[in-house]
Amino acid sequence: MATVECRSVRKSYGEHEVISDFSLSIEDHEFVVFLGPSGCGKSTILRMVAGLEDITGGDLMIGGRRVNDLDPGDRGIAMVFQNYALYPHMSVRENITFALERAGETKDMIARRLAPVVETLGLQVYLNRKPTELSGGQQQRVAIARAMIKTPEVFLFDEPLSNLDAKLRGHLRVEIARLHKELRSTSIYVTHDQLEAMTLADRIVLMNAGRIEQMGTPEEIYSRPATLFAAGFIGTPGMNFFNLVASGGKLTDGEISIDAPFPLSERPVTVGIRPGAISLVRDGMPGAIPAIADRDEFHGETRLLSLTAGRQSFMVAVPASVRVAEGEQVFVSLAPDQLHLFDTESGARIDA
Ligand SMILES: Nc1ncnc2c1ncn2[C@@H]1O[C@H](COP(=O)(O)OP(=O)(O)OP(=O)(O)O)[C@@H](O)[C@H]1O
Repeated sequence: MATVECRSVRKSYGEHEVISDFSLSIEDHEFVVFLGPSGCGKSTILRMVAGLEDITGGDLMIGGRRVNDLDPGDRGIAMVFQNYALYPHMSVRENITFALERAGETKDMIARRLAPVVETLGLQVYLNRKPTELSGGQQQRVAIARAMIKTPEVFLFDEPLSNLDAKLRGHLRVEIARLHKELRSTSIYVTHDQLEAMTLADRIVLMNAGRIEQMGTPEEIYSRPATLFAAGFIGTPGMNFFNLVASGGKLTDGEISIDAPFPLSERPVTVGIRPGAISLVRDGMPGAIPAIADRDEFHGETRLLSLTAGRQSFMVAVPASVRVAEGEQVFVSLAPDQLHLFDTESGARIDA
């Protein structure tokens, strides 16, 4: 059983507290992704779980056992780093088997463990090469093989794909997902790449400034962001935000006005809507908002138009075949069931 539990975990560097009161329970077999901007504390938490950083306060439990003071080697974890951290003078085979050899395992047993790992990661033909004779993606596969061969209870990944080009990143992402399906080890994966988070995670832990901003499945966070921060962080292209005021059943800034989706007391409201939930419509449609086209970006199947309506600027995703000239006036309609409302001051989601 390899659950991981952080109970009010804190971390300070001198006077500077970077993690305050962090609590999280990760279930056996679960794949949890820590997602958040640079400096929000993702790596610090992972490194505390790994035993590479001291814990300033709170309890860290792995498999129900308190591990705050255990050495990394005694925690039943294996970690894959961003920079591979392979031994340059050793062959691929030696890099993968080094930990087992050091633990005094027999040659037979090592060979038996090596074969399936090498096969799963497609490394057969590289076993006698040195890491410098491999591409970045191949080196990262060796690093994953080295972690896998330990058959850990918990896998920790610290931005393992961020040094690779986009194509390789996509490829290895699929491999990591497949590996997890096969091995079902409890996994914690740190990234600032939301696409990795959305595609790999059973559950995303979205972090901001050392705190958990929102936790949930990728679908939950995407379709019901709990805060303005979560709404702005998840989704490419990003969500549009309109700064409006709720008044008399409307949301308005004096120039544009939309129907409030439910009764609201008078107050500043930030309305979020994704670029795909706004459509171009004909003049005269009820609720149509006039806007001026500023720019358009070709994205292959879609085109992303930048528009301005009064004081509000926003993006609309349209099929690539739709052409709008710069400076042209258009009319847009906002899908009423796809509006996300937030309290402008606190950033908290407002529901009916
Ligand atoms: N050894 C250290 N001494 C002092 N401050 C540190 C140390 N390591 C990290 N920090 C600070 O702790 C905070 C969290 O850092 P951390 O590396 O966990 O962020 P991160 O979310 O993983 O960011 P990134 O995606 O850039 O790696 C940052 O403000 C960082 O400056």
